[in-house]
Amino acid sequence: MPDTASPDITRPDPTRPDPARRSAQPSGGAILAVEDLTVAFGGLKALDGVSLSIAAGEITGLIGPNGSGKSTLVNTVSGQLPVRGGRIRLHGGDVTGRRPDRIVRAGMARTYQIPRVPPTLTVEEVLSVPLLYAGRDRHRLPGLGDAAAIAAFCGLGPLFRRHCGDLSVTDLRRLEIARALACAPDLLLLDEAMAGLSHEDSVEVMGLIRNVHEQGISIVIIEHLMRVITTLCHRVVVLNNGRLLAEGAPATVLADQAVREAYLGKGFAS
Ligand SMILES: Nc1ncnc2c1ncn2[C@@H]1O[C@H](COP(=O)(O)OP(=O)(O)OP(=O)(O)O)[C@@H](O)[C@H]1O
Repeated sequence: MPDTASPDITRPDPTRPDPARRSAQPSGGAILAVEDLTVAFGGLKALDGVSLSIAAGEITGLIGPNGSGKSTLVNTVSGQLPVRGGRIRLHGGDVTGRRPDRIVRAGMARTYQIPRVPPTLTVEEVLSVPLLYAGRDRHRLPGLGDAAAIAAFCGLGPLFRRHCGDLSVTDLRRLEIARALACAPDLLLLDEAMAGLSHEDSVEVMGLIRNVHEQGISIVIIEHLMRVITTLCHRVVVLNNGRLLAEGAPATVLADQAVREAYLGKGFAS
């Protein structure tokens, strides 16, 4: 989804520790890997031979300028867009071209930048659907085996029986995460979970994302706000024009000249 807001790449939050230096959960191998992935809309290659891997146990930031291919990557690995070339592996198994529900069953869930929930359904009803149909062991995540527990974990306990049409933007963001948690994922893809939130609300949602990570869930987060990336992420992957531009620790990647030029343009990045 195009977003015309300028990223604050020039202003990483210096008061926050670099999470790459915090003791992260022990990471295993790659939980998700794409190899030479190409996705096209007619003649436009939105992803052009991208190869990258997402480490198990980490929070990975997926960044890049508007139109660089971030949403296309998330939409493709979650089974919503066809692949023109390349491979997608989840837990080492080939999931290229699999249906979205099969990919959820294989352990990957996602949220959407614009939450779409029927306004007349309650929070409880919305969470009941993936609990019934996601096809994963709902008790895989200890203490998050039913709708009430998931709602409480996401700060939606008092709103459990309220209609979604009555929820605030921040609570709808929480509900997106809760709905994905109800799929009991090993890997959660968050598409701009903080978009449109105030600073205070985004800090709260960042706290929720940390709590989700502490449940042992690996996370990929698309985000334009660099303070979110530097605060939360162990590693960052940068796309530009449908290609992999850089990857590594947030502080290193955000200081990279090519990354700064991709965001700010040549002549403004030095
Ligand atoms: N459904 C579509 N039909 C045609 N072109 C598309 C479609 N979706 C994306 N594109 C194009 O593919 C390219 C990558 O878009 P994508 O939305 O993946 O970028 P992005 O990095 O997520 O951008 P943003 O930060 O603005 O959300 C862009 O040139 C975009 O215009």
